[in-house]
Amino acid sequence: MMADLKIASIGGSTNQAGHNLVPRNEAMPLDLGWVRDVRVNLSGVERRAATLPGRRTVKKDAQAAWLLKAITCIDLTTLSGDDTRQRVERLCAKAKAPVRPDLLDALGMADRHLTTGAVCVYHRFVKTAVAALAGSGIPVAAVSTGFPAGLIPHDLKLKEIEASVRDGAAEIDIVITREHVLTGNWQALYDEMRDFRMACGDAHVKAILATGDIKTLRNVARASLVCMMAGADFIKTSTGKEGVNATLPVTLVMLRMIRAYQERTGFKVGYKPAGGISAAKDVLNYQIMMKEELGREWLEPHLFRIGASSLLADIERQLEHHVTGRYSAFNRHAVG
Ligand SMILES: O=C[C@H](O)COP(=O)(O)O
Repeated sequence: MMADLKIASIGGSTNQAGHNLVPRNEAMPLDLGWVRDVRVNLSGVERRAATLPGRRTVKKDAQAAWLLKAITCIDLTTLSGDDTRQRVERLCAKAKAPVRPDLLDALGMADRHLTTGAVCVYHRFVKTAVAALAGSGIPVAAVSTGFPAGLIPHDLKLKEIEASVRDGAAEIDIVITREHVLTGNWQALYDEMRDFRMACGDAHVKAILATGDIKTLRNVARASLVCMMAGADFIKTSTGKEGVNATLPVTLVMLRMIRAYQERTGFKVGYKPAGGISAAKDVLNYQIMMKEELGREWLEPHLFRIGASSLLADIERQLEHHVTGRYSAFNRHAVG
């Protein structure tokens, strides 16, 4: 049973992205020996991921606190070809007020300034989001480098990052070149990630591995390590556009690499599962795994984000159930 999150601890200053709470990952030279030595015990990973939901649960009373904490970690996302300024503005309004006031009131959260962790959009909408979120403390994250496939020329990727930073993005979600992983060209992956990190400047960079594209958990582990060696502030599973997106086995492998990297370098790297996470019960499993593998600090938005476009609606429904004992229809909790 996991129960040590209290509603009293949610919101306020811990609710902001809090990037300056931990020193940035300062990177290290590419250590090819370490990369090649990485092994993954496939059956061990699958067993541990499969049994986690049964072994660990959050007590009913504590669930509301865990779900409120999850909201503070959501990168509230819209990444559709038909996005418009109006949709992004609606999303930003939701990020600033993610839960209905009557529910917040009933939960004793009315004055806590609860917000999502960030809003995540394409470059075209960075300025719109920055303007809509002004004064809220909520950072704007821009997907970049030819998201989602990452197959545009390298110099255009750097220009896209620079343009989003100029427009006010405080976080840049880059996609790696999957071919570098599939061909074992770790030097090329390291070099591109170094360039991305440099182009970001003070903006924090999340490295999207597109784990559904890179075939094996060993590749996931090695790509995680190389991106961290090259200075990624976060490692992120997916764009949401691959055939398979965030999963618990992939999460376990990435968290173990974050732990190994911290043990070797002292730097704390964040984790962002993304794609297909739309149910409150699923997010609890990710939170439990974060806490078990990396400890309590990794439940906070400076080290944990959840990339999701529709999760918030289900969390709000669960909170309503917690308060009233009834479920309402999804359309009463529309996002965007
Ligand atoms: O990074 C975020 C993902 O693109 C969102 O995916 P989703 O629409 O499946 O929640």
